[in-house]
Amino acid sequence: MGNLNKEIRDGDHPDITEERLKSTFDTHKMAAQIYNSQRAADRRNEITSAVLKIPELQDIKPLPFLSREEKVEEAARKIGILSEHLYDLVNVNDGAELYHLNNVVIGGEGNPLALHGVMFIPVLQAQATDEQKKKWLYRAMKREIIGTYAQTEMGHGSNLRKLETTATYDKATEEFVLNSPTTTSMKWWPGNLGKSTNYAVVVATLIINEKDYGPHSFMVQLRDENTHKPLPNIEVGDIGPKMAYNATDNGFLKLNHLRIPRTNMLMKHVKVEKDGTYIKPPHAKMSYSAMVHVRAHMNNTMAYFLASSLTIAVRYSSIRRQGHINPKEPEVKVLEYQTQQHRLFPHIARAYAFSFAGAETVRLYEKVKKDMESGETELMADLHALTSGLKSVVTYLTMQGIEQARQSCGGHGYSMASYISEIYGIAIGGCTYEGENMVMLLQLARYLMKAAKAVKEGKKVEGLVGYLSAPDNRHSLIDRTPEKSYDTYLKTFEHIARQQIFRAFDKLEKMLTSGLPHSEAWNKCSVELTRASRLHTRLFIAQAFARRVHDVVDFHIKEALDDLLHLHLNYELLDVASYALEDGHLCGEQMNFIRSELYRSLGKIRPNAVSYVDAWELSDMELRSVLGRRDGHVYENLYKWAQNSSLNRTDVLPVFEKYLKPLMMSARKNSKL
Ligand SMILES: CCCCCCCCCCCCCCCCCC(=O)SCCNC(=O)CCNC(=O)[C@H](O)C(C)(C)COP(=O)(O)OP(=O)(O)OC[C@H]1O[C@@H](n2cnc3c(N)ncnc32)[C@H](O)[C@@H]1OP(=O)(O)O
Ligand SMILES: Cc1cc2nc3c(=O)[nH]c(=O)nc-3n(C[C@H](O)[C@H](O)[C@H](O)COP(=O)(O)OP(=O)(O)OC[C@H]3O[C@@H](n4cnc5c(N)ncnc54)[C@H](O)[C@@H]3O)c2cc1C
Repeated sequence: MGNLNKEIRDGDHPDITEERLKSTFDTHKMAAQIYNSQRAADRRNEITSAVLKIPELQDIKPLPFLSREEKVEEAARKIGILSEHLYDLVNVNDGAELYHLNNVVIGGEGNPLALHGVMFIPVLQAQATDEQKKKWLYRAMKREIIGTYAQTEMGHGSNLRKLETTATYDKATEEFVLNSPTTTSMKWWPGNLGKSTNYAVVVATLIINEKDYGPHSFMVQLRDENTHKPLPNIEVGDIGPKMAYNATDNGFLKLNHLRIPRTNMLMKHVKVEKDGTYIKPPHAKMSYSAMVHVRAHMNNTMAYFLASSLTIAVRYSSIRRQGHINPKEPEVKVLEYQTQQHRLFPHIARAYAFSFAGAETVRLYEKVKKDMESGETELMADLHALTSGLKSVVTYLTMQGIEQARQSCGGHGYSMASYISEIYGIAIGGCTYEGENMVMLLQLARYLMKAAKAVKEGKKVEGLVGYLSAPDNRHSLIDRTPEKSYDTYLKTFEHIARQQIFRAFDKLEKMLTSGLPHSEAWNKCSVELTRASRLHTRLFIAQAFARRVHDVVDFHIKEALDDLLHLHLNYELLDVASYALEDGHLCGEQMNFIRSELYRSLGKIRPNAVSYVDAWELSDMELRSVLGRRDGHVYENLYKWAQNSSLNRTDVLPVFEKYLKPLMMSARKNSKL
């Protein structure tokens, strides 16, 4: 039998090889769990190997040394080369393969086609009529045109009902007149809008006969297809540098009474007829489909960002030696410290949990998408509730995990050589885009409050909120039953979420009966409401993790995932335990038990730590991190990496003659006086 950890190679740093030799499971089989099939895991590695053979697809130099202009150019250069090789490298109908190819070749900082693939094509697929698809979708898929999704404005992003861009129907000419009447009505933020795209789906408030019909989607050509010059009545540009994600030209757009044909409104579900008659869609929020598409996939992208940071931190922690546990022995790997394990391992468990919850979400999303094709909308509310909660909780916890990974690398974590700060910057955009986290938690809260009301009225609720009408134990059975089962933990999470949902509900009801208008009462309860949404979502994540472990057949993989799940349940429960202590559901003795199980789990995970992150099979090319190198040879490569600094091109910088020398000379002169 070969090595279970598939990353072992001759010449690697002995400290990292020592870790890999301890693996109790086959890392490539574990990759099949993470990427949902052995075939998908194989394909990732095949794509990476093929990319490595194409010299023009390699980074010209480490990305942190590029200026913003160079980053934009480098991403565009690679997109051009990729287009030549695309059909040889991936199945272009497989989103996961395309996403992987992007991560390996270009990375997370963006590229000119980012929004084209992530939102422009999906919105056309979901909302364009067959005729419109012929006109734009097929051209978009062949990349004859490049588009984006332009919804957010300088003044409004969260509250779509108040978008100021108007699309006023002119019956006489059968056109819509698109207009940005104020500075704040300018589209502001859409990815690739600034310089790359020549088309956009613009979301504007539809006005017919002076009546406001709310946000609708319109296809707008922004630039000439040959010269790429902005078309008349269109002002478009880049919004400037951002915290990260700077290879992407997030842009602004001002429309000055721009006329577009009536048939440019995306009309698969909703229609404006020639005479201005408005025909409603089967569900009022069908036009929000592009946002739901991204939200449904965000768990997996966040899991990926988190796993990337942890791969870097855990590998580095296995070669970094500092300090002693036993003074008579050599310095230890920092991974031996319990604090380091506590800092990193629970986040490894979360990355797996997000990936498993993500797979379930994408399955539900695919079902709803298919249903919507035939006008069936029953599950849209469930999907919206689920994705709203997950998008908020997962992005927030990912942010925490990446920052812990950075800190766990000490000083070198702060260097761009770790690349963790870039991953952090890219990932935390997710707390804001596709719905600011608080706003989306409050969307889930609406759904939870409806369910709570139904239960209070004696109705039975099912599905995602089924636990609200299920029997509850007054006291948690953790450490109170002979057999150790996850059910006791999951029941405790259920209890906590249920209590908080009803606490928020009761508070809201009390305010409403006291005569407060609904929106005011809602605002006064909103912190409690967001707490309810978080607890409900964290329950779902834990359940999804447990469901996956339950379904795994391979003994060694099941055992390794079981260890991670055990850690996850104890760590997460400690994090929210105050809710269960408050009403005596958990007692101090049980808290001691949970804590000791957590510490035991850390010890159990320790020998497999490097293998758990290796199982994500993230190549050096896609990690772009000196600290996270697969071979563990960090120090000599840190030194090599620093040679790229433009400050090192000469021994003496011009600033010396210009500023530092005069400063020192004058100081010396003064001290002689
Ligand atoms: C493999 C493929 C790879 C893919 C990878 C993808 C990931 C890649 C990531 C890396 C790339 C990064 C790209 C970044 C892209 C960012 C793009 C954007 O931000 S774009 C810009 C993103 N911008 C935002 O996200 C803006 C956020 N804001 C909004 O979405 C809306 O304003 C709102 C939802 C907050 C309110 O809407 P409003 O109309 O005022 O509605 P009310 O509140 O009055 O509620 C009324 C009822 O409607 C219900 N309902 C609502 N929505 C839905 C739905 N979707 N459905 C069903 N129902 C829905 C609601 O529950 C309620 O029901 P009830 O209680 O009455 O029964
Ligand atoms: C990296 C990145 C990429 C983006 N890409 C795109 C894109 O491609 N296309 C596009 O159209 N847009 C894009 N956006 C814009 C993004 O979708 C919005 O910024 C986002 O939806 C948040 O809206 P906002 O900026 O209006 O925030 P605001 O709503 O102004 O948020 C400010 C604060 O107000 C709070 N708040 C607002 N409303 C409420 C409420 N009802 N209840 C309680 N609190 C509230 C929020 O919680 C937050 O704390 C992108 C943004 C980023 C950062």
